[in-house]
Amino acid sequence: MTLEVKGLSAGYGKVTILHGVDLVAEPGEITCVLGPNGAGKSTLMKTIAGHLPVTGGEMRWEGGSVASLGALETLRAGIGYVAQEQNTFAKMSVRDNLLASSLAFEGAGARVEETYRRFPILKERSHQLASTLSGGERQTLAIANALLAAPRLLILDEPTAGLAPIFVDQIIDWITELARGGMGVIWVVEQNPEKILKISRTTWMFDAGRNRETLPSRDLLEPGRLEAMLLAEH
Ligand SMILES: Nc1ncnc2c1ncn2[C@@H]1O[C@H](COP(=O)(O)OP(=O)(O)OP(=O)(O)O)[C@@H](O)[C@H]1O
Repeated sequence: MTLEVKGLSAGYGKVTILHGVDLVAEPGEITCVLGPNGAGKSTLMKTIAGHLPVTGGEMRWEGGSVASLGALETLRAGIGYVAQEQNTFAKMSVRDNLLASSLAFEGAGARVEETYRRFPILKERSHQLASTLSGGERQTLAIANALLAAPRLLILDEPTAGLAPIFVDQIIDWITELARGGMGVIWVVEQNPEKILKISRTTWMFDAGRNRETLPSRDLLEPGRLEAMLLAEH
């Protein structure tokens, strides 16, 4: 259940954004991705999730190549993805979102009820359109949608950006529990870095389309270290 990326290149059309990215994500661990705006963090997440084609290098998951898989095949292979934006079916109700996310996966229908048990707020909002949810409710729904496919690796692109602390803490608790159960997590972090670094083992410092440094997350919790790292990138 390890993801291994070697010399990965990808981008948009003829524009290359990722230039030879190397990284490893381990099962049961939360890995943070930090870096300045435009560093290519979202592009990397989209590429791992099969939403953008790999143009060079290799990407192996659970021992096999996933470099040429599209988005649905990647999801079926056990890699879930919560995009930064437009991550729910906006014109559908909460319940229909959860049902639609279950459709392609055998036995996933029963998990809708489990999702409601875990997040009563989604049950309360069951008939409300996703587009009318608050930011925290929408992110909760987006993560729930991704988890209905029972991923063994979950990619989160800034899931707590702009959320009230109560939702941030709920999402952190939820993801921590899932990681303890063996799920790997790759978490792009912009806001609340300290909270997320605390529950993560490894951090990738991303810059200019490359994984500039891989370091233990606890090192970044030393006073001033995170600020120095981020400043050094500009
Ligand atoms: N759809 C697109 N078409 C062309 N270029 C794009 C597209 N999306 C992003 N880019 C470019 O790719 C580069 C990396 O963007 P990306 O969103 O991956 O960075 P990021 O590290 O996630 O930034 P942020 O922290 O602001 O979300 C930027 O120069 C951006 O302008």
